[in-house]
Amino acid sequence: MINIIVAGPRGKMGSEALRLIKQTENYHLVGCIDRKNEGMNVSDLEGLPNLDAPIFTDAEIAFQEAGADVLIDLTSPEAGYTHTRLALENGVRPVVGTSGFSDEQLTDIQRLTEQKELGAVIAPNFAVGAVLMMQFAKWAAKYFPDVEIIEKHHDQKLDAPSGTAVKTAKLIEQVRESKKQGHPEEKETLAGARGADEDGMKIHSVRLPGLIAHQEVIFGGTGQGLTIKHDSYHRQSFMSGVKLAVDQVQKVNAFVYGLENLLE
Ligand SMILES: NC(=O)C1=CN([C@@H]2O[C@H](COP(=O)(O)OP(=O)(O)OC[C@H]3O[C@@H](n4cnc5c(N)ncnc54)[C@H](OP(=O)(O)O)[C@@H]3O)[C@@H](O)[C@H]2O)C=CC1
Ligand SMILES: O=C(O)C1=N[C@H](C(=O)O)C[C@H](O)C1
Repeated sequence: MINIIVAGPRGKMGSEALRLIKQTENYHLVGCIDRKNEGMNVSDLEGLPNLDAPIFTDAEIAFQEAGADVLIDLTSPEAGYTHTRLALENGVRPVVGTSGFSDEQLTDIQRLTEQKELGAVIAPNFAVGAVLMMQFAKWAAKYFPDVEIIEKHHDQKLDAPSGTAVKTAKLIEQVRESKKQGHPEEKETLAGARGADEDGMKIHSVRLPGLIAHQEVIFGGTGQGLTIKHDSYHRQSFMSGVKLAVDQVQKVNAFVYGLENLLE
């Protein structure tokens, strides 16, 4: 049995994670971290799966009292960072889907994971198709160093660029020589027209109602182009990855950044 605490249970992803827990035989929800509904039970909340687990607004008390093995965090960058640190401090292994952490925060979590000799998984994208899209993009960048990333998400998303776009750029940087793309003298007549800059690569973030999570990695070469594209049409697309991470975080004593490190 894996005892799980979920942070962000009322959210779009958190509620999907509760459904995953309910339908998985050896998963047991022992609590939720929410910023509302102190003292209530998950089963009291409308629209959520009928699971019997207390809600805590104080994350530290949740980790001390709930008896969790694993934290699934699907909140905001600020809350996710605090929850992840508190989990590790209290011997709970974090599985984090929350995006928007800085490099310094990731390094700090890695250091704490190693110091505590625990496992921790931070995955910018839990959808297997998105993981493959990132790996294919890394491969293609060896041959096509001119690349732009367009990520498209629903308009409730807090962070831009997306965690997936940042991870994609970092993977590409591992194989692509640093290069400033476009005309050396190009000028934006409207600020932001060329998008965000990561090592000379451009990242463009689209936010529109109706979208879920989509990314295109566009490569241009002499007389040819290559586009690698992934779409999540439903948040269920992320759940097999969440399950893999929950199962594996129990077995590793290491900091894992990216689901590709857990796929066979
Ligand atoms: N790795 C992956 O595959 C995926 C990652 N994500 C990431 O997961 C995160 C959540 O996404 P999503 O579910 O769409 O977002 P939602 O806004 O739907 O849900 C976030 C939840 O977190 C809660 N929350 C925010 N701050 C706190 C806090 N301080 N303490 C406790 N709870 C808090 C919110 O509460 P309230 O309702 O009160 O605001 C809300 O219920 C984002 O960072 C997103 O980028 C999303 C999809 C896939
Ligand atoms: O906020 C979202 O929805 C998503 N966030 C993650 C990200 O920032 O990449 C993963 C996925 O794109 C959905």
